[in-house]
Amino acid sequence: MHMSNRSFIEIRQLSYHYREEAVIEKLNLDFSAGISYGIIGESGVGKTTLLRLLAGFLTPTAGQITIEGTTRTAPREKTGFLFQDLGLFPWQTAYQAIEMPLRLEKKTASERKSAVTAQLQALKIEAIKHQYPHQLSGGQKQRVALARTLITAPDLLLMDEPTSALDMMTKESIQSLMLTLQQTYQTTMVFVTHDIEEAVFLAQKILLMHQDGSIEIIENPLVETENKRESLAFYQKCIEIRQAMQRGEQL
Ligand SMILES: Nc1ncnc2c1ncn2[C@@H]1O[C@H](COP(=O)(O)OP(=O)(O)OP(=O)(O)O)[C@@H](O)[C@H]1O
Repeated sequence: MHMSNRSFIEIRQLSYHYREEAVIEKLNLDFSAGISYGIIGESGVGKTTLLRLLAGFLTPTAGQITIEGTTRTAPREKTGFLFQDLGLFPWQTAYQAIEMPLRLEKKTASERKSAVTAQLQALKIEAIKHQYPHQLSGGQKQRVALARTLITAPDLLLMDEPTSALDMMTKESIQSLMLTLQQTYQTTMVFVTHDIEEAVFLAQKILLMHQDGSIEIIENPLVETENKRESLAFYQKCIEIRQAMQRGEQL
């Protein structure tokens, strides 16, 4: 077997049915290591279902998902999750939440301390380390949850609408942070979003999911652009103008 020829994630003949409703039918898809993928598509097409299958939270009705050569039957240790319900416990401070995965891994006190300190710095949340979730803003909670996910250095990061609950400014800062993290650590990232701009900003490949569960892969031409936001604003304007013209409006 030539491991080097394999994709990081291979989806083969994957089907998923909720009772009689077929959401995904015989899907074949490959994900390469170190690339970020943004899944977009209309409501109800099965984006979250696909993400939950990748996470190992759902078992395929048929077919398989292979990650690093191992066919998955359960969640995988090196996969990090950031799902909408951030899963922060009300009784844990930011510091305790970020430290928790290291306790589970039986790291020593000094290993935990240096790793948590570095993570607090990387996500710029040192100032709030002793606060509880109810004392934090949405963006701060998102950072804490992200820090807790990243502390185990996942090689695959799955996120379901990571910024949908955030206001514009916080959204942009979290998106920039994610882009930096992805570029620094080359983490394979798969996220679902309703926000096309977010997909274009964060994803190198955009996976457009259709009603029949099939997926179209769109390469992001903006990936190497330096001033991404500026060029996005330009593209956004073009789209708005085209839509206005289609509606027959005066410009
Ligand atoms: N637990 C469930 N039991 C039964 N049907 C479900 C369940 N979860 C989702 N579905 C159905 O499966 C289909 C796909 O749902 P899914 O949440 O994956 O779509 P989505 O593309 O993520 O939607 P949205 O963009 O609205 O979040 C929908 O028709 C939904 O009603």
